[in-house]
Amino acid sequence: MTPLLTLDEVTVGYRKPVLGPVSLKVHAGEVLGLSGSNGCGKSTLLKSLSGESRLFSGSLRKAPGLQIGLQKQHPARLFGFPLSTEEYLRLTGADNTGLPARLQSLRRQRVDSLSGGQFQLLSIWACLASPAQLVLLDEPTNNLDPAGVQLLLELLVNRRHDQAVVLVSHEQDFMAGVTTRQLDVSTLHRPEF
Ligand SMILES: Nc1ncnc2c1ncn2[C@@H]1O[C@H](COP(=O)(O)OP(=O)(O)OP(=O)(O)O)[C@@H](O)[C@H]1O
Repeated sequence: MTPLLTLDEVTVGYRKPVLGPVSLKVHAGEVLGLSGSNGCGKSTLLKSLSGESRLFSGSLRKAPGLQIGLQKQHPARLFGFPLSTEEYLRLTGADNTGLPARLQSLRRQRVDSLSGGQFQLLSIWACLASPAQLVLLDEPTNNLDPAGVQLLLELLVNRRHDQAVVLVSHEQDFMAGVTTRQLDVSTLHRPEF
């Protein structure tokens, strides 16, 4: 099977390299969990997949036409903008068949009036139900109550098999429950200056 993503000896960072060289392949159907200590570069590696951090060397190849859904660690919301949850989902291209009851009940509510946890679930659902073949989730359990974490776990376990997920999390039980593979980013090489 052709990988959705192939990282070959990449070094990534911002003004300076933070991490690398890293080689990695991501295939449809898998959930790759990035773990490791604070500041080891999990989010930076995740951001390199969406082009938000800088590639210093190596190559990052994407399958032709690859669409990426991204849920950030601190997602931005437009406050004061009269956008309903239903409209937000429509804009993201999400297929709302099977929309969880917790989100169904929020369909008419404005996005800027949702709680942090409600918005977190909404943005993750929008990624998973979108046409994206690759979904990147940075700390997806943030703000979620136990029922929300359980729902997220079920969504990931019952994911589409044409889709791959790469996620960052510190929650070991959650990681064990949803990932098909884990990478401890703390063990990867960090460039020295
Ligand atoms: N926008 C940025 N510009 C410059 N340096 C950054 C930027 N974001 C992160 N860094 C640095 O890159 C390094 C890795 O940060 P990163 O956020 O990838 O770590 P992490 O493993 O995701 O950490 P955490 O578990 O605390 O979220 C850190 O030294 C951090 O200070």
